[in-house]
Amino acid sequence: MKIGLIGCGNIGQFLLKSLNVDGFLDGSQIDAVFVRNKEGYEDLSHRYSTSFYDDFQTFLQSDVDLVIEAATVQSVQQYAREIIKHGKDLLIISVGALADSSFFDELKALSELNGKKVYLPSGAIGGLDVLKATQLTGQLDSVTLTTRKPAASLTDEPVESELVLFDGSAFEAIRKFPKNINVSIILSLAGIGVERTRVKIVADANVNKNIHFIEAKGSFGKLTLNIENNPMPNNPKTSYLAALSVLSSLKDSHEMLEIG
Ligand SMILES: NC(=O)C1=CN([C@@H]2O[C@H](COP(=O)(O)OP(=O)(O)OC[C@H]3O[C@@H](n4cnc5c(N)ncnc54)[C@H](O)[C@@H]3O)[C@@H](O)[C@H]2O)C=CC1
Ligand SMILES: O=C([O-])CC(=O)C(=O)O
Repeated sequence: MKIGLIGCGNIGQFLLKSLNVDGFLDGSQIDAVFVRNKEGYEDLSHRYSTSFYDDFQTFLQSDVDLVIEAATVQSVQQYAREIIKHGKDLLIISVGALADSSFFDELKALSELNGKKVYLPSGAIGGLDVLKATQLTGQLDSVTLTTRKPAASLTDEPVESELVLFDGSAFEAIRKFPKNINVSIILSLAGIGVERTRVKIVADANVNKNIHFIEAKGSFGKLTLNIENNPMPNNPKTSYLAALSVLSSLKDSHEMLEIG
């Protein structure tokens, strides 16, 4: 499979190394990378044997089957439609863009119309399988997420011990923290939606992990899940698991036997 990539930051470079150097998926590699300004990317282009583009239309013309977005919520809003219309599958990690239900519906309709898949990896959390299964019959009553990150990842203000920066719906959470709480949106999409999913964001001076605590209740019983993610060295806001979840989605897209 030929893959295109939008964004060459922390997750993007992890994917380049995993696919183009380590050979994570046999026969698949990133052949085209879209960045806003390709000056200065010569070394990476050489190291990963890949082409960099800073003109989106030219990037779209490249012969890739699937595009991975690893940039920003805004870039999904800007480019997702065109990618699908150009006959390419799309994997989105900045899933916060889909908090807008009309945009979500539009992408879903476009993907169906064009026969192209949209992959939304689980990112830096787990437990989505439980929510997906139980919400089918409408018997999921509540979902809450408490995210705790090192204070400096969330705020420039000095924090002595901990500070609750946000308490409200997932819809509002991603609007206020678009780089930090994409997890709340994948959780909402698997469960009871962006308005009913409650989110608390805590800046904690005493942690060095990105911690997500999920609680869900319904006719199935009760789920509690606490995940303490190691951050990635190049962007401590982002958990290592988020990057791994992209690889896992890619692998699943190739499998005939599905687990979970
Ligand atoms: N779903 C999830 O669980 C998670 C999602 N994320 C999201 O994944 C995305 C990538 O994360 P990182 O790699 O850690 O971020 P990063 O900030 O290290 O890299 C993003 C790169 O995208 C580039 N970029 C920004 N706008 C662009 C555009 N319009 N076109 C092309 N490139 C553009 C930036 O220059 C930067 O190099 C972020 O939106 C982040 O919030 C991160 C962690 C978990
Ligand atoms: O990586 C994480 O732990 C969560 C994150 O940044 C996000 O959901 O945007």
